Amino acid sequence: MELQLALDLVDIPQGIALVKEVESYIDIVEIGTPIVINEGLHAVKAMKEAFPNLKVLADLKVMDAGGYEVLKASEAGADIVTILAVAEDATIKGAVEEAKKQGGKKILVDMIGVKNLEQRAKEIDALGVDYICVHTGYDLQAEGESPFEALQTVKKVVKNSKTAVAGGIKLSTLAEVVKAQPDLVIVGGGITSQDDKQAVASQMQQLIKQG
Ligand SMILES: O=C(CO)[C@H](O)[C@H](O)COP(=O)(O)O
Repeated sequence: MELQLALDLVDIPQGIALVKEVESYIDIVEIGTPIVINEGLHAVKAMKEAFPNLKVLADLKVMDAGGYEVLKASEAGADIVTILAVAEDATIKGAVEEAKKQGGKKILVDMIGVKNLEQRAKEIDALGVDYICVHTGYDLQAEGESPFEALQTVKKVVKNSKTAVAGGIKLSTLAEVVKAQPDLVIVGGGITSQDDKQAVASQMQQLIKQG
């Protein structure tokens, strides 16, 4: 099980400063969608240059032109690129093909907004993606939703891809997440909004390693 730090509401220097605090406790650093919108793929490049030993995920949430977007993110240094599960299968297949061409880049499919989770997870699992991620976005977190039940649903049907989970995960809820045995746990505010980020990230890493 791996831990991914999601950076969303920071700029590039703030992001780099934040990762410096917790880099020994995380496996992957995510350049979140708001950063990509604000700063472009330069943010991915800057993060990879600053932390060449960390994997960098570009949360592009690609919806079309899968191959092209994966090519551009790979050129910027991304190791993992996100595609939306609600995209056409052709888009997801294009992304997977390009990721392979780029020498072992990975595709994470984000299930955000999918209504028939079980059916779509089965279909996506057959497309050769690396990760299938259940995700409760900010707007549904604000309505009290969490991704824990969705993780169990997806875990039951996914046979090939790794599973990931994101959406409001905190130190206090991590044990419940770990019990469900995802391959990747994605945490944003649960670390970035804490006063002692290092202490929280360290405890999270411990729980994940024990799991
Ligand atoms: O992709 C995202 C929002 O669309 C976030 O990066 C993801 O939800 C993790 O952040 P948090 O733990 O704060 O919910």
